[in-house]
Amino acid sequence: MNVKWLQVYFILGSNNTDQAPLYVLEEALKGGITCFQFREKGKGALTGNAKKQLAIQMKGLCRKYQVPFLINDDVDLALEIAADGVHVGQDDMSIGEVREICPPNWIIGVSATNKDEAIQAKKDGADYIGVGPIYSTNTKEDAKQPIGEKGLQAIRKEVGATPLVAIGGIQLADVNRLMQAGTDGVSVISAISQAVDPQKTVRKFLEQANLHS
Ligand SMILES: Cc1ncc(COP(=O)(O)OP(=O)(O)O)c(N)n1
Ligand SMILES: Cc1nc(C(=O)O)sc1CCOP(=O)(O)O
Ligand SMILES: [Mg+2]
Repeated sequence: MNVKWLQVYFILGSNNTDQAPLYVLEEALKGGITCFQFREKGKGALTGNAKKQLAIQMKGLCRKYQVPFLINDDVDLALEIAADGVHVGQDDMSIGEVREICPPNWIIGVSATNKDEAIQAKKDGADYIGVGPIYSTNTKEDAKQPIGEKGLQAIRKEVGATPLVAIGGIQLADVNRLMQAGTDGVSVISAISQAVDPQKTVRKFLEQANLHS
């Protein structure tokens, strides 16, 4: 995969915003997000056909702006609607199982909170590793203890050049420090989905991440 896709990696579900999710996504795409993940999870999340229809529309928007479209957890849905890949966590389908059933060019991201998980994800052939939570977050109900920039640095040391994206409680002011700590980009929900102007906010995130490219 192109490591630049991780620079500003936006994640959104319908319950992460008070605005229309498709509006928020298109604003974020106009602002220049480099990757997108549909994560429909938690209180009030859509299910069944409503979830599928939203995913199809989001994929259409991502195609329009030529941005990779990934789905969180739901490998069946990702296969059904021909997404560009999936993100799976430690409690989800394993990367080996995903590889067995997915197209060869799929992007597969795996979560890691510590060095052991990151080393295993690298061994298993993850295209990128989502490292977090870096800071505390209100967005994920079952988030683990934050690992901070030190935790990120330690993981970077272990995995060499494997693409990494930092996640969890990330705000604009954190981007520079996180890039210095060794991440290839930042993965963000609320700082973009709840921004008054998501497009402008993404531009600022991109500006910060780009300082390191
Ligand atoms: C880029 C990225 N990194 C980490 C995660 C978290 O995945 P997971 O641990 O499976 O938790 P849920 O998102 O499924 O609640 C992610 N989604 N994306
Ligand atoms: C989806 C997710 N995964 C995390 C992890 O640590 O693996 S933290 C998180 C939530 C990120 O949302 P926000 O940018 O609003 O904090
Ligand atoms: Mg998961």
